[in-house]
Amino acid sequence: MSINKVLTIAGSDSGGGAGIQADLKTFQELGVYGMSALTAITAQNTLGVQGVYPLSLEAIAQQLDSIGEDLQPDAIKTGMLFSAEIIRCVAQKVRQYGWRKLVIDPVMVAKGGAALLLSEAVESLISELIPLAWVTTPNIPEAELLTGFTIVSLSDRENAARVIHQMGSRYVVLKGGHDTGTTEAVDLLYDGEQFSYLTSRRIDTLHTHGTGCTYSAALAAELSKGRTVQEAAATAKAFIQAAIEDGLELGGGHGPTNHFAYQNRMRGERNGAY
Ligand SMILES: Nc1ncnc2c1ncn2[C@@H]1O[C@H](COP(=O)(O)OP(=O)(O)O)[C@@H](O)[C@H]1O
Ligand SMILES: Cc1ncc(COP(=O)(O)OP(=O)(O)O)c(N)n1
Repeated sequence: MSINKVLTIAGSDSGGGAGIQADLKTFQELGVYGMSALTAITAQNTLGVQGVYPLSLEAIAQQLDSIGEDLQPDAIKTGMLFSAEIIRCVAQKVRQYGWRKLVIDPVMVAKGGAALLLSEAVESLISELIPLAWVTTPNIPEAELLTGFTIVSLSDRENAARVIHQMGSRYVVLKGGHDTGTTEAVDLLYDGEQFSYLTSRRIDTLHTHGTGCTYSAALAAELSKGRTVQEAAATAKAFIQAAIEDGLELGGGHGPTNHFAYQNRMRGERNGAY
């Protein structure tokens, strides 16, 4: 049996809604073989982030070597990278192993406000990793930090996507989850020439913890199957829409999304048994 393999290089969320836990659940649901290289451990739940413990560069490099020397991934995604040193280490391994289908989710701040990337590391993201990206998937605040723009209008978003493309990312998906006050959640996809828009009904809910991780994991899973970026972005959008709409309502704060929902719907079991 042949199966597509996807690697997540990201942090652990003990609460299971974001980070590698969200990534691996998404990979499984989309029928690909998931692998992980941990960059940091967070003590985290729906109320926030209580602790951040980055791993040593040696531990991170060794995990990447273990995978690179045996289980070549068909696509890779990065999530929480925390420091400039970790970004440099990951970029060096991406180059060493010739990993091309690289999705960069430039995770910076958790929804509760905790820093998941040191502010001085943003420059390394721009100079070391984004030039290696197949797709970069910032949310609006991340795009503002990467570009230095204030993003208000759609044309601000288009300009920011152009700048991130010029940094070296072949494609840019600028996600619209943070564009509150609208009835739609609009993601913008830029391929260096044209803009396209993926639009869905905005769901009024507190339970959006891990949406960005889940979205970028679904994108990487679909790219590993040989889908185009446009096709992969459409599936990722449908996956996250279902996951938010059929929320699990766990915890006392920003709860996780429902990683079962997309496949439940495919089987015609909307809101069915988990
Ligand atoms: N309330 C919502 N309703 C519908 N879609 C949403 C909502 N919030 C986020 N999304 C979608 O979830 C994905 C992640 O977006 P976003 O929340 O901007 O990322 P992040 O989690 O990195 O902050 C995007 O596809 C976005 O359109
Ligand atoms: C370990 C870890 N990685 C990433 C995030 C951020 O996840 P994201 O999908 O951006 O969702 P929010 O946390 O912003 O809801 C995280 N929290 N933890």
